[in-house]
Amino acid sequence: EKKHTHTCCVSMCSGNMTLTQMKMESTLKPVDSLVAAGRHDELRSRLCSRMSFGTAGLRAPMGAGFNRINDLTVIQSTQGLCSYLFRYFTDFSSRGVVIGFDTRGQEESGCSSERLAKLSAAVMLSRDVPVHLLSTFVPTPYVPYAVKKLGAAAGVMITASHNPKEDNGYKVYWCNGAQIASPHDKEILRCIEEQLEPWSASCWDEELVQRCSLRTDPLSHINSCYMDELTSLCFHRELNRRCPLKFVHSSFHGVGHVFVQQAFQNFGFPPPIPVPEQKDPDPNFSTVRCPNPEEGESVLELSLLLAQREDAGIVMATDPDADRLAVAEKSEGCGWKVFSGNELAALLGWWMFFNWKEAHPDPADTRSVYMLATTVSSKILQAFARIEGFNFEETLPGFKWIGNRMHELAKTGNSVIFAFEESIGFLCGSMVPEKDGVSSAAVVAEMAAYLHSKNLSLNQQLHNIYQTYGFHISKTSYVVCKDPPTIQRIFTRIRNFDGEGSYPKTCGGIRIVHVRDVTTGYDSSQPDLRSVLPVSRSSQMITFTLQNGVVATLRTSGTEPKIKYYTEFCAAPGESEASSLEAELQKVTFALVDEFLEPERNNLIRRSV
Ligand SMILES: O=P([O-])(O)O[C@H]1O[C@H](COP(=O)(O)O)[C@@H](O)[C@H](O)[C@H]1O
Ligand SMILES: [Mg+2]
Repeated sequence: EKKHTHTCCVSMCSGNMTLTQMKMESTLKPVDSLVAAGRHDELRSRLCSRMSFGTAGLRAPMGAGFNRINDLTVIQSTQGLCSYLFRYFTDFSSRGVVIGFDTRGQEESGCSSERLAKLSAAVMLSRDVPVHLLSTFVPTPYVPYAVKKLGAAAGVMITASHNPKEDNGYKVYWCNGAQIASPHDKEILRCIEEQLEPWSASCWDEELVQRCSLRTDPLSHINSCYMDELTSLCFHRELNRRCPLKFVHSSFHGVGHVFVQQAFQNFGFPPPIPVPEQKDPDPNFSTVRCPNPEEGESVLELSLLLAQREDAGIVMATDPDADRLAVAEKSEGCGWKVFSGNELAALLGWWMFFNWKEAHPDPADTRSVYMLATTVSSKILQAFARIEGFNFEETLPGFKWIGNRMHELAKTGNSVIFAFEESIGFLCGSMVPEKDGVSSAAVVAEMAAYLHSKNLSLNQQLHNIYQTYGFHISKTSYVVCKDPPTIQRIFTRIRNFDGEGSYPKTCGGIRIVHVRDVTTGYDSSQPDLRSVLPVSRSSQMITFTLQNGVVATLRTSGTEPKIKYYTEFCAAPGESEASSLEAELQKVTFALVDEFLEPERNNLIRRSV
């Protein structure tokens, strides 16, 4: 534990009141009370490790501790980032950085995304680095978009997206607009640890951004460029204008409202009907059980009720930082069909290829076209690619992998026309190498309008897609586990299930034919037994391929204390009935959780529906 006691802590204990100590008064108090109460486990979890870059940046509860998001850890992170960028870019002091923030805030700790963004800006400005600080909350994809547009060296977005209201986060974008991946993430962490003491009083000066001439506000420029460029994804404006469909949109108390309204108008639609209770920022996310639209019907209640009252056929919800999108459609009978991320991706993948093909009828052109998805997402795009002749690739979970791969592909003259994650993260086109809920909302609206003009619903078209490319039935869910040693024990047991070093041989009585363990780099299906995807030691991920064709993955979340599971059954075109696949998949999914995670024995909390 001594190892982690860094300089700030030492200076705090030295008896002289340092600036850090004065500034950290609010976080010292909770630590003192934990000491007084003898809460050693809590102290250990807060003080004895630092946050690291997970699936989507640094993410943790706001509050006291080096393993938490607070003024000090954000200043330290920005110092580390700043030093790394100075080392990496000779022209860093002219390129500068972009900084954006969402609408989060916490009264007890005085922590808000806006304040943390201003402190990050202050750190950069204190070293004479130009800062493009977006002056109001923005959708996350605006930061990487601005990084590329302005030629900045990097970008920072202060957001915890869909996490509980107690959390906040720090996403870092590289000059190519993709979130940082290895080795930048590890190098930045090393730089953070090298200089933990805040550089100067300026780093604590939230007001510096008002006074410093090196600070600019690119908001209106970036917004108008983004909205102009968005029209490159609009293929049927006239049809949109005449569309009789009505749309409801929820911003989930986050940033999305004005941006989605504008995007719809750019596509020729009237603005969608907003859910009034959820359209303005609310850091308490007062009307939702959990601010994640991925949770489906249970969190879309207000949107569905409003749609019912307004007779709107389609409901859309952007997550609080508007980089992801949920969609529901009124069913022909009664009730609503809430699309899973995989289902929506089947529709969007079809739609993007359909429009691309209209503009590029020469089959030879298809060879340089790519679609990407993460490995825990549906393989439906692979089925498309096989039949239509374009390319499909998969990456590790997290859009940072997709974004960086897009950049590589662009360098060799290829273009990615669609990419997605099962967790309702979609990117249509390649305006920005990040998932984007705002552009996806406008594209889904246009697809729905087009299908409507052909007397088809989204759901009917999904069925058509399955008929052509094969049924792809999938399930995605999770259990909550806040105890890292339990998670470790669970995965160690799986790795030694049938004796030392031997993975399970069956799941639900069905033979497991292949195992891929990305954490260790093992893949029994490869001739050299090595996983093609990069080894990812900092998280757990094991995939089983079963004899009946089901592929099942268990993995730890990199943004929340969860173990996630993903299962899919892919049938060949024309093969089998959807209902029999569904039953088989259900059986395997139950067994996967019960046999390998043992929820009761390990006190795992099952997802509440
Ligand atoms: O919790 P994990 O690691 O599974 O990560 C989850 O959230 C990430 C970040 O999403 P956002 O940027 O909206 O926070 C997604 O990339 C990932 O697919 C999803 O599973
Ligand atoms: Mg998000």
